[in-house]
Amino acid sequence: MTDTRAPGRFITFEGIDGAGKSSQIAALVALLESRGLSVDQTREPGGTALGEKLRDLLLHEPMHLETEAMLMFAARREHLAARIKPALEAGRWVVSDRFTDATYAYQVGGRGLDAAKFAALENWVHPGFQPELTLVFDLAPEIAAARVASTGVNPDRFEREQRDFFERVRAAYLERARMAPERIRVIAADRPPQQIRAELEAIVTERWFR
Ligand SMILES: Nc1ncnc2c1ncn2[C@@H]1O[C@H](COP(=O)(O)OP(=O)(O)O)[C@@H](O)[C@H]1O
Ligand SMILES: Cc1cn([C@H]2C[C@H](O)[C@@H](COP(=O)(O)OP(=O)(O)O)O2)c(=O)[nH]c1=O
Repeated sequence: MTDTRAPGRFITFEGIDGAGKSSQIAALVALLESRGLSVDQTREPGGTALGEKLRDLLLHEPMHLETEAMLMFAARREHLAARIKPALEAGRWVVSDRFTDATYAYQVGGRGLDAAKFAALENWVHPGFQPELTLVFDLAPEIAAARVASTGVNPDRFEREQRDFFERVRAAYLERARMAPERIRVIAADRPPQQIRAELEAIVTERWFR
């Protein structure tokens, strides 16, 4: 029998720590669900039982840069196999707080991982597969750091990095966006949440619901 279900869509959120992704993800998921869609909200590193264990190591345990990159992709391999692909194949939408663009931004841009090694891992773990839409929250590191500090939560290994690290991460996200302008939309994250939310709604409506 022919499968008449509409295909699932894969949407990812990116940006430096404190850019304001989390609250906007909740709003976008609510918007999609209000349209009757079934949505799976997830995150990286994480998203599976194994991935969450790897997340704990990645966020708190000092390690070699290449170990860090490979563990990010190991968690991602599991996430794709156990959660993302099955959901998309079942017609569900998947919204993830971070995916491979984060490895490009943080490990290649922020820490100086060899770009060819990154590309080899990307091509191994998900050849020919990318999110359909990626929203990069772009914000000056000093504003993002003030937001993170105001939450009062103990900073993890990444959040303790200095401003120049986040400048490099930000620049790498923007460079990645220039390489894939159809997929990656850069969102000015220095605006009030309501304005950002309205822009995301407009982007999604224009793309899928017109
Ligand atoms: N547009 C915004 N303007 C001002 N503060 C914001 C905005 N978006 C989020 N925040 C605040 O900044 C902090 C970090 O936001 P969060 O959504 O957790 O960022 P991220 O998930 O990107 O790390 C939170 O305290 C949140 O309330
Ligand atoms: C997915 C991914 C995340 N990260 C980092 C970015 C974040 O600092 C951290 C965890 O991401 P995130 O869940 O956004 O952190 P928080 O909820 O504390 O804002 O992992 C990488 O360095 N590379 C990656 O590939």
